[in-house]
Amino acid sequence: MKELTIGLLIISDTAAADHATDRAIDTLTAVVAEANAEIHNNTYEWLIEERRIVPDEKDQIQEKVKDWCDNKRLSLVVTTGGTGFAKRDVTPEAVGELLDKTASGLVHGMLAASLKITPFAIMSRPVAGVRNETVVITLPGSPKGAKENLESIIKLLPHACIQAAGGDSRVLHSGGIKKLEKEAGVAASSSSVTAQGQHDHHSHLDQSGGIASDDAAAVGGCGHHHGHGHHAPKPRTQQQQQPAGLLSNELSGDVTRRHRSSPYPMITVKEAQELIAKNIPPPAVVSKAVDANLVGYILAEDVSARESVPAFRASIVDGYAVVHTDGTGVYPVVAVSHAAPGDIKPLEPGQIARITTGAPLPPGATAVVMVEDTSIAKTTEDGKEEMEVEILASGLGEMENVREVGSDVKAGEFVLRAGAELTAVGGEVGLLASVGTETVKVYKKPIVGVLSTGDEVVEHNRPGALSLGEIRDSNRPTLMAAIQARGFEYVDLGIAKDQPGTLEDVIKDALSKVDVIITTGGVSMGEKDFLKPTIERAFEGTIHFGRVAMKPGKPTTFATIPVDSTSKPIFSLPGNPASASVTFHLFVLPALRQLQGYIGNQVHLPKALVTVEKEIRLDARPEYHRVSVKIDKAGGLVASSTGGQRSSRIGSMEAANALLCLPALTEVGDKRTHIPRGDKVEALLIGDLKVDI
Ligand SMILES: Nc1nc2c(c(=O)[nH]1)N[C@H]1C(S)=C(S)[C@@H](COP(=O)(O)OP(=O)(O)OC[C@H]3O[C@@H](n4cnc5c(N)ncnc54)[C@H](O)[C@@H]3O)O[C@H]1N2
Ligand code: MOO
Ligand SMILES: [Mg+2]
Repeated sequence: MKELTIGLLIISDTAAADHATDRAIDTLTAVVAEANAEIHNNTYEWLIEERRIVPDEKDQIQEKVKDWCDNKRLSLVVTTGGTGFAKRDVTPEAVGELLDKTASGLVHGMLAASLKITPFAIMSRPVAGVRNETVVITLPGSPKGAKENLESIIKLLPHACIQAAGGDSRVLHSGGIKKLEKEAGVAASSSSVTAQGQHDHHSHLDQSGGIASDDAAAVGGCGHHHGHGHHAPKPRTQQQQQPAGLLSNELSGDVTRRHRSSPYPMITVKEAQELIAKNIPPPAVVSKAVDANLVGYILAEDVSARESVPAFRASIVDGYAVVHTDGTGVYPVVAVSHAAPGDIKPLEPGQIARITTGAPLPPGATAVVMVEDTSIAKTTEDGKEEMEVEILASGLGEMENVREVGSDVKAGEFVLRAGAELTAVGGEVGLLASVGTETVKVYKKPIVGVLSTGDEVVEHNRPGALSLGEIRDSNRPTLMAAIQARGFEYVDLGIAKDQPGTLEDVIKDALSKVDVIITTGGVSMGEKDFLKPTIERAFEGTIHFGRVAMKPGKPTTFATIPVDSTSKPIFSLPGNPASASVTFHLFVLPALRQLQGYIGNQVHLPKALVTVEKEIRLDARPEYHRVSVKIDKAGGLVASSTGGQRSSRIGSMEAANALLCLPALTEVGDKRTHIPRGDKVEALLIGDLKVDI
């Protein structure tokens, strides 16, 4: 959460003479508090740091404004008063001289808002601008006018302040603009991307007198956080504007208005993975019983032993407990200690006790002799019980064949540390069980919603033949299988039609049920590819990336949607089945593992160097070639291609247990077009290794 600091400067001869007459401070403090209450994405908060009252004296006004901008470096200076035509009204002159940049958009906005309420607003002479890294605005003196003016622009000011301070207001922007547009009552389209994938930054008043969202864009910087235009902005015509409340051109479905080049920068796989790691919310912690269901969780606390193991001195062998200094000879068997709870009689020197493996040592005994190192000397009359046994072993050490109390684990000692993986091997569960741990705190495994999109997509088991253009849904079953096999719970979100409203409803419902959403389809350049605009506009989500330099998987999109005080990740994978599956392993799985409590490089699947069985052609993009890797007879790893690698061919994932990480043609310095047979290449292991039979 960023703090945006405010200085309130009340400029009034009357209030300066008698502070009790001032009402502006309270009024504006309330406006700021209200603005804070409406901040929805937790990214910033206003904080009033300075409140001062000065008379209408240029020097005094300038002294405060300079101090707050130059020394205190506040985000925003708000003055009230002195903006009229009276002789003593000098605020615009005092402040105007200090500004490095003027902000006519803010002035227009404030005037437009006031003019809607009173024609007398024309008598106000506000100035606004930036000094150093501080935004300065001048409000009228009347508390009512000041309130109306500040309210009309306060939601736009964070963008201005952050930008003025040299920061990046994209986070605010991506979430905020839609809201601002709604509130300003202007066409949602007017701040959106133009047909050229660009944003217009023209400052103007809209016809209703409200602040056109172009002003919002002008204040907040480019319209999308990812915006990076290559074309000169084109001014929009009046006809292109839509009435308030309509969907933006991106969602309108007008094919003529879709992007003709992707507005998303093409980033590398590594950059994409880093952006995911950075934007995944922190994992939640839950309490779980120690049992078989603990497998796959990561411990969220250090666990110490409640008890020692063993909890008593125990024999390591079946034989006779002795006093080790007694030496060889025949001794009476005075007691029996079985591995069972109960009292045991103490042992005196010159006596022995029969004992089994794991049974407690009688008090006084100092070693155990294996039954193999003894012979029977005397039995009871019926021959059924031992009376005397000869100890044949000599030179016994103290505590020989005895496990001391706590020699495996001492009470109070850490048995597992936070971050430990509770593996399928079961060792960690066993360790926790051995020291009496009943429950442990672990990181919650995320629940994953899986949605297919596309008018052409039908359930895979829909009876009957396909109609022209239909395709069976293979992405959802593939992803749900992979999610479940990796130990996560999934929620089947079904198939959504290519309609913005439908997508919105389904995603809204999903956000209440799952921690992560995966969608497939609808993320490329088609006129029905509505996912990205829906995420941004309907959910105020932030698209962290929308294109990755890789094959398959180029249009892979990762976004987060603000939900309550946190955010939920949404992965919009390409519709092509091989693309969806490959990008799941490269991007989604690491995110799920991070949410599950893995950290750093642990979130990624392991890589190994494998030998390619046949030469492989390189592509213009870095390619993730599906292969089947076997451990050969010599223990080496050998990769064979799964065949045709077209993104639509889900068969390329059949029997694939690794993705060869092939460089792009352009990355290969020596102009090779192929990886020759026998070369070693790095491969991401997505499944169990196979053995050569
Ligand atoms: N002009 C351009 N066209 C395309 C580009 C591009 O850069 N410029 N990128 C291509 C690449 S690369 C890919 S990958 C695809 C991705 O497209 P989308 O994510 O928008 O997906 P759709 O268009 O909805 O579908 C693509 C393909 O996949 C089939 N599909 C969709 N869902 C499923 C499913 N659940 N099960 C099985 N098959 C599915 C769909 O019918 C299409 O055939 O865009 C290229 N175009
Ligand atoms: O990138 Mo797409 O996933 O090639 O087919
Ligand atoms: Mg498409």
